Amino acid sequence: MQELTLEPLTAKAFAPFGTVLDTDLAEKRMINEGTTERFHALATADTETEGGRTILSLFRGQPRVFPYKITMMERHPLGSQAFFPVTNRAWIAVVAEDEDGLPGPPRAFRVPGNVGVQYARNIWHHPLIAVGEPCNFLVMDREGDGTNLEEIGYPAPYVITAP
Ligand SMILES: NC(=O)N[C@@H](O)C(=O)O
Ligand code: NI
Repeated sequence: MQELTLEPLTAKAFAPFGTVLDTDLAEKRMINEGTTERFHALATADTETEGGRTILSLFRGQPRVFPYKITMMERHPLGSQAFFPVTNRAWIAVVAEDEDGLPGPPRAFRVPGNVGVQYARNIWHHPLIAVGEPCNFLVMDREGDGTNLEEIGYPAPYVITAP
């Protein structure tokens, strides 16, 4: 079993997999007569393949138990999927490059509790990994016809020893 090292999340490191949703990186607009900061367009949803539409949901993730084994990955061929934490708790995003239709070795990123990510359409990722306590996330992804979930198991598990 190969141990995964938690990498710090940067927009550059995550670029092959999607977008980092970070207010510090966003265009900030003062609106509502200066009473509100608008962190504009953190991400653009990609959900219209095969007539899909964008929805916003709330996920309440139960904390994973560590050491945590990464035994599978999934991807959504028809749409992107964005997670933004509502509970200000650091969490973990695990992604992988595609290798001839299968997930390559995973990369695990430590995500601050006030930062989100959007997995681009058809990007291998692990389902939500909440840490420490039940955590709420706003999730923007696709609703529509067609098969938008592909899951593949790894021949041998990887492990994240500690968050
Ligand atoms: N199943 C579901 O809606 N969630 C997963 O896609 C996930 O990435 O957590
Ligand atoms: Ni997913």
